[in-house]
Amino acid sequence: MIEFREVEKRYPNGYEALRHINLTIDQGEFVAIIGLSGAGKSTLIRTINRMHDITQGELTVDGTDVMSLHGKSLRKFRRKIGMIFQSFNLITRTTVIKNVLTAFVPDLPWWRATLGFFTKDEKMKALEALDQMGILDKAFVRADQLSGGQQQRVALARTLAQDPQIILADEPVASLDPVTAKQVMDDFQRINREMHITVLINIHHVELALQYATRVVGIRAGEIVYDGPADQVDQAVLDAIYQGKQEEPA
Ligand SMILES: Nc1ncnc2c1ncn2[C@@H]1O[C@H](COP(=O)(O)OP(=O)(O)OP(=O)(O)O)[C@@H](O)[C@H]1O
Repeated sequence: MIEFREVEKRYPNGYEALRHINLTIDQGEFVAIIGLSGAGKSTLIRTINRMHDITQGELTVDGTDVMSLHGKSLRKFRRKIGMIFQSFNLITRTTVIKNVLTAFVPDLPWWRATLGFFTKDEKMKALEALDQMGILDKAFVRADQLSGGQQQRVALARTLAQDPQIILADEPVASLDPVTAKQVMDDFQRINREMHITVLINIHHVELALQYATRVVGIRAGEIVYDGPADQVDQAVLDAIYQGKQEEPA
């Protein structure tokens, strides 16, 4: 369970990106975070794995106070949380399987990480993750030879290889065409339903958010202005979130 209590995030330049955030997300939920550009969506999800530090309030994941973690305990905590980015963040000049194997690097002794030496178990797990994402046949292809949708699947496979409880996704389909975007959203839905992994997605595309998420959190100027079921989001709710300035989907 992820719990925000009166969380505030003020950047070092004094800008208050999040205010009075109170939010509880149970294990296995599929939550879309929507709002105008600059509303604070990325900041919100990045506080969960401590890519950003909160500056007030309390944030816990399964009872652990995220701000109390440092060094080894923070690295261990981050193993439970996968992160997916708009730009896939793959090592493009190497093979798909090597990309997935990087999921194990944080746990390796330095010499194995340096030599790129992986055990049979690790290789099997990486191949299994690729199989789960339906791209096992691409294991030995260079990542930059894949389409955008396939690259996002490799990123998902890399995340699955680390056995996450939570996946945070920051605009995961913004670089994809509409058909591929839906396929990748299907992947998120399958992962969420079959593996009971909590999925939190920042997404500009409202239609996709409402179609795939079970819960929607609407952010406006750093504050939550809607938190409820996706099927109860109507035009009035969208006007409140977007201040009547709804953006065209990317
Ligand atoms: N490092 C930083 N220092 C100061 N202000 C920042 C920093 N990072 C983000 N901000 C500001 O915080 C606000 C929220 O940014 P954030 O990236 O969380 O918004 P967002 O809703 O994810 O936007 P987008 O949809 O465009 O990605 C913005 O006004 C942004 O300019």
